Amino acid sequence: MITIEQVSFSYPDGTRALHDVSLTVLAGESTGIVGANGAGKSTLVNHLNGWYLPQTGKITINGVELLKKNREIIRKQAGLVFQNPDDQLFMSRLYDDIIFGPDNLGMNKQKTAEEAERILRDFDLWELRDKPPSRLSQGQKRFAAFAAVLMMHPSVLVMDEPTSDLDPRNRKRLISLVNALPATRVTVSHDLDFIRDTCSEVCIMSEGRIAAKGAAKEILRDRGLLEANGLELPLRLQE
Ligand SMILES: Nc1ncnc2c1ncn2[C@@H]1O[C@H](COP(=O)(O)OP(=O)(O)OP(=O)(O)O)[C@@H](O)[C@H]1O
Repeated sequence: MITIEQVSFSYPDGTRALHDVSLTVLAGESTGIVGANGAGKSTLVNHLNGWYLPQTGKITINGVELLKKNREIIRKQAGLVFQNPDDQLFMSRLYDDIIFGPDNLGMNKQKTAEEAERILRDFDLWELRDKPPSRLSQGQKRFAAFAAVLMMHPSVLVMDEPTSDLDPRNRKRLISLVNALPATRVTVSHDLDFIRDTCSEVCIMSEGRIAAKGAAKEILRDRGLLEANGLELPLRLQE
């Protein structure tokens, strides 16, 4: 379970990206965060694995408060798939990026190798395992970043724009994969059809604030509310 209570955040250049944001995501629930460019979505979710710490307010993940001293505990529970996969893949060989997390935690090498092979095959990346991540296509990088996070079995999975660069077949594959995960999920996306297919709750952000939150099936069919926040109905509801 995730609780965000009255969190505000400004960047060093003075940009106030979050104003008094409060949100609760119950265990096992999947929440989509939507909003126009610059609304503060990435800034908010980049807090959830301790990448940023709240400047005011409080965040807890499974009861552990997000404080500098708890960062490592939080990172074992909450996996963040960044908006830009290049922020996440840093080894010279894809396979080493995939096993980096479990190896770092001293997990059983044989088990890690078996799981790495299964996950890489799931994402059609097995044949590419010896390539440097920098030489993968954008869609392959996105799947690689996703695979690296799944290797850690996070109980909380945070995804920032997971469908960017994916072709329709891989987008569908991601929907099935995500829906089969037992994790509590928070997904940022401009792809409202993806949010509709994978989230039960939705929160709309606007100018660093929460503008609305509620059941996905209600929020995502409210044309007036979406348009007031720079969004459109999901494509499948536009016909
Ligand atoms: N490193 C940074 N330094 C200064 N300002 C930043 C930084 N990163 C983001 N911002 C600003 O913070 C605000 C929120 O940005 P954020 O990336 O969280 O928005 P977003 O909703 O994720 O947008 P998008 O949909 O375009 O990805 C914006 O005004 C942005 O210009």
